[in-house]
Amino acid sequence: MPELVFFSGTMDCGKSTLALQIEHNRSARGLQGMIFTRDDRAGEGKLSSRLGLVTDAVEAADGFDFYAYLVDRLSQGGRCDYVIVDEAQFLAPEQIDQLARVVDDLELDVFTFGITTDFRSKLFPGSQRLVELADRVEVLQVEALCWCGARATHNARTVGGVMVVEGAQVVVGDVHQTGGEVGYEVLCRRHHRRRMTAATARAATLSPDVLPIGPA
Ligand SMILES: Nc1ncnc2c1ncn2[C@@H]1O[C@H](COP(=O)(O)OP(=O)(O)O)[C@@H](O)[C@H]1O
Ligand SMILES: Cc1cn([C@H]2C[C@H](O)[C@@H](COP(=O)(O)O)O2)c(=O)[nH]c1=O
Repeated sequence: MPELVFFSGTMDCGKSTLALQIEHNRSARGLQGMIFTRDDRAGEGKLSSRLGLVTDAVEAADGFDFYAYLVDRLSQGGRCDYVIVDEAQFLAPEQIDQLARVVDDLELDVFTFGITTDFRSKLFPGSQRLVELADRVEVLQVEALCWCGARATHNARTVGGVMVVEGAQVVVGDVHQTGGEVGYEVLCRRHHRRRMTAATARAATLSPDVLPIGPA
């Protein structure tokens, strides 16, 4: 039975790498997939992994209709054996419904990849719809780690290393940013709640305020 699968996790846990591996293994066996993405850091129409691999993809912008696109392709004699969708958190809920219809009516496997929650630990609308509709939600096995060594479960947005909690839900960016730019850092829940990033934890350790105060 074809399936709608949501591979989810924090930023930087290997989702795009897995998408490229699934594509590689299937195309090596003669299957032909369609790859879609939305707002990848590498630019429009790209699916990229931090391991350096990148492939072309169809950009699924606002209003893009997955079901209509695939019906059109197939009815013109084009081939499609499976579908890969990266950065699925950025899709509208209606687009996730279209992907479910691709599975049910066109009988194609659809593999989606994305982060579940945003920098305020709220569900992205696309991810919420995937959790509601997917046949399977798979949490990636490679653990991204918080600076404290615990499993990272949350995404923090940072400016100059300091966690921010105000701003637009969507701001394309990367982890390990230096300087004053907007960046991201993955944290465990405890440190996300305390807004404690690697930089602020380091600063707190160095601060004289936290040194033990004893008799002179
Ligand atoms: N230089 C490196 N050597 C080995 N693994 C790396 C290196 N750089 C990144 N990675 C791996 O790639 C993962 C990020 O992969 P990527 O597919 O870009 O993540 P995601 O799509 O989930 O944001 C990291 O968690 C790490 O495991
Ligand atoms: C937490 C969070 C992330 N984003 C953006 C930042 C990146 O461009 C992508 C995630 O990509 P990755 O391949 O999983 O690293 O999402 C955002 O726009 N808003 C957020 O709150």
